Amino acid sequence: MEKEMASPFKNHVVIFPFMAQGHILPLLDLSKALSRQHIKVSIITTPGNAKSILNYISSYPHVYLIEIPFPTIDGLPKGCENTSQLPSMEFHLPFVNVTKQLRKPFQNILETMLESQTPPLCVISDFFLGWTLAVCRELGVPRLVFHGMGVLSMAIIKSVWVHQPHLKAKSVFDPLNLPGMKLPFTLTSADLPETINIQNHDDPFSQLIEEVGEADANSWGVVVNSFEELERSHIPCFESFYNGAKAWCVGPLYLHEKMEDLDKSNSSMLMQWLVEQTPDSVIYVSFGTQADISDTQLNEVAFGLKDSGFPFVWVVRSKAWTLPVGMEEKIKGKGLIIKEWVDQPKILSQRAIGGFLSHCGWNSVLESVSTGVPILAWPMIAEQSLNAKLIVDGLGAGVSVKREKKCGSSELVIVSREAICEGVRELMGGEKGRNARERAQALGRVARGAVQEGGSSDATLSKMIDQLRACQVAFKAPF
Ligand SMILES: O=c1ccn([C@@H]2O[C@H](COP(=O)(O)OP(=O)(O)O[C@H]3O[C@H](CO)[C@@H](O)[C@H](O)[C@H]3O)[C@@H](O)[C@H]2O)c(=O)[nH]1
Repeated sequence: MEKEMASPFKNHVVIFPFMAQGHILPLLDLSKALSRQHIKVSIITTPGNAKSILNYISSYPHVYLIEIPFPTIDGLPKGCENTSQLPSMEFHLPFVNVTKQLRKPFQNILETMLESQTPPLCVISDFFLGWTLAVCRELGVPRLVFHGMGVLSMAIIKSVWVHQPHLKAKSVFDPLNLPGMKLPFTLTSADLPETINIQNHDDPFSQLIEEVGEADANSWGVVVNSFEELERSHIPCFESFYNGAKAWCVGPLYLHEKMEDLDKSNSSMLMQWLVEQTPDSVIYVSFGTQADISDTQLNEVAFGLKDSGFPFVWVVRSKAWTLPVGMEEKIKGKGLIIKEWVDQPKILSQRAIGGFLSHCGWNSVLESVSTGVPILAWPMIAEQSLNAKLIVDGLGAGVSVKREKKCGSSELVIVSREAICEGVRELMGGEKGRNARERAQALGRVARGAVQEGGSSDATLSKMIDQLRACQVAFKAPF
């Protein structure tokens, strides 16, 4: 890397995201927030992820991209460098494990940076890239970890991992007691993510969790995409699982700067349609970038949305799936199905949007809350069930889709068209939906305030940088 002749930057931060959209996007928003404070940001990624990242950061003068080749994985075609391209979640573990081969190039990059005029203040690394801690320690650079999840879900996951209360429960519907935690809802084994709801820690995924958890606990700090007003009471418990690291709540990150419109043509057609709709009348539907959803399930969603009678915008990931025969005609003018990347926060901020049928990925939850849009919660994988409980039972800003309870199975239970239709009607037209909308709107005001100058997240971000600067100056970072 070239040495800078005269550095215009106050400082330099290195960001290394895990190659999954839900993990990359909030870190790009963090990069923008840092760049506005005249901090140089170097984002490390692989060529297959570079193009879409460049689209987001190109207008930011202080944000740079450094590419390192992605190693090949047996069974996957070359060029598969993002979890959204994996043929199934079965490949997730091999995908995470193969990133360990990026250690040497990462080390080379950091070594070169340390010789430059703007040596990095810190590395902000995704938690899946646990191996970055050893490199950072060796080179004396503080490592901050980023999970992409909220405080409460992370605290629950860590507590269940350590205390294993589900193994003592008499049934999967017994309330679980987590020491030192005041949960805003009743938690049972049936609510736990399948990756932690296990009998022992011997399987390969658990071993990975142990490994990255160790690096996590020994990091300098944790950057959290949340805001204090939302999760303040759970922060002490969450921090208790670290060896002195502080949780820095600096979100909702996307609100630090509005994301650019990636697909203007598609988007403007969509925006045009949305402008013509009655306020709060349209339900937005999206299930994130990870969950595999069968065609049978997609068909049920299509029927459920149509039967509800409410207009909808539905972003579908599966390119191969097509609407059931005859459906296109029936939803004409009432429902838009989009198979391309959209600017979700922009859609959610339209006055026409009155609800969000969501899988409750944390980014979607934050985006919905921040725009005052109540959620029809349909958690699918990962920690989404915990986010859904927080939104519906903890914050009262959503209602749940009725689902069969399941436990210990990686298979998604099919949710019927009737359940979807009923849920949409409740959220968009029912009493519970009205209350949830009021709660969401109140939360939205607080979320937006958090990132404004002097707000909790804005102040926390400045404080975090100040402390890192102090560490660098004193040359005695505690890691
Ligand atoms: O067409 C699209 C589709 C998605 N998005 C954005 O993509 C992100 C998706 O993130 P999220 O809602 O969190 O869903 P996933 O990508 O599925 O999230 C994964 O990562 C999250 C953060 O760690 C976890 O909370 C989830 O459980 C995990 O599935 C959001 O910012 C969306 O706005 C768009 O902007 N346009």
